[in-house]
Amino acid sequence: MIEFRAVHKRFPNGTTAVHDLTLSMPAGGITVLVGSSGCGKTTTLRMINRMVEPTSGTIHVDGRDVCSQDAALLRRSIGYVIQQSGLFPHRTVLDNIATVPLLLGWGRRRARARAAGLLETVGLPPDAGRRYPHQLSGGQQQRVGVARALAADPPVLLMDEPFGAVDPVVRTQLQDELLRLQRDLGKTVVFVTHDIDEAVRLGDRIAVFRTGGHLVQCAAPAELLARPADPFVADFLGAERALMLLSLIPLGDLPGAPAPEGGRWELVLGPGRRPEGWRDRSAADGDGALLPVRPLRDGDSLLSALNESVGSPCGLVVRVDAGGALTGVTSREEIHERAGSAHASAALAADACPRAAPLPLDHTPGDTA
Ligand SMILES: Nc1ncnc2c1ncn2[C@@H]1O[C@H](COP(=O)(O)OP(=O)(O)OP(=O)(O)O)[C@@H](O)[C@H]1O
Repeated sequence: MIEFRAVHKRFPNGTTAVHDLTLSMPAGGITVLVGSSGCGKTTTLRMINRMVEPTSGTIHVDGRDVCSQDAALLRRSIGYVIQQSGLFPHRTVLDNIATVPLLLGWGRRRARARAAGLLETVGLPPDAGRRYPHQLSGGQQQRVGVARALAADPPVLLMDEPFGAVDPVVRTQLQDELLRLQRDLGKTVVFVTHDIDEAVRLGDRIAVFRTGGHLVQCAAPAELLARPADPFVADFLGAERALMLLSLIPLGDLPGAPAPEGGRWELVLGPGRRPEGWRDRSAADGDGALLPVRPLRDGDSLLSALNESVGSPCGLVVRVDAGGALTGVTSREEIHERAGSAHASAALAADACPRAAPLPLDHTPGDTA
């Protein structure tokens, strides 16, 4: 969907923000751009909708060179979400969302109907439409920002640290919403973040940049974590790289076993076979207090399971179905064993998967787009 070929950006003050970037972003996927501050992520993103013009090289969106298109029309055909939501403070939420459809000449009634529908899509109540941006929380404003970017149903969505200014709980909710929207709408998303956890959670592919606008590696999250291209990428991924890989593996990959009976630890169940806690049968009165249990579902990650197994008094992780009823338990040993093999198998898969062939370059250095 989006192809950078030998793109270079040098600002008039002599700063090279992007250096010889060749990168392909597949349709319908989320490509995340990560790297430390000033490495050229935002500049790369903004060249896609021509808010920044490349110095040389070409960028194609859906087969068309962006530089051959009218910049204003191009921008209206590409959704754009930024960190502080960028909403117009004196317009209602509904009018904010309707901005691009109105610019495209949709007519007021149709644009507002579309905006009202999008409120629901992004998880806001209908009455939010009548409010002004300052009457919403930061997280709600970001949702409006996403709705506004989706209003004209663009195939491409550019998101520049959209969840950077909200607290971690809201951030996780917004990430979940984005993944849900992406499953439903299948947009091609380019997402900029500093946060490697966010990149691993959201990205189908992650492009790691280093200062000077150099792309160092672009790969699927598991491949990146298992096979960082060089020490810079390994350092950037951090000391918990191996654990992060476990966040990509669902607990459902491991079989469950029946809860133990007759041993020291008894799993106490409430109505509907809901786990309530572990009881220590060896306690002096034979009726020890319940130790809390945090049951997991098949869709939870192996990282969560490892965490629970470390905290569990008997080393067992308790598993439930979507309704919260007990389905079984999995032992710390099984989780450790699977965790140990996860890295090796991701590395093997990365080695078996042929690297993307470089784009054919019909560009010669120094060409100006
Ligand atoms: N308009 C501009 N004029 C001159 N230099 C600029 C301009 N915009 C960005 N730069 C410089 O280009 C480099 C890349 O900036 P860019 O904003 O793309 O980085 P970034 O990776 O998005 O950083 P951050 O994560 O801090 O937002 C930086 O050195 C920055 O100072």
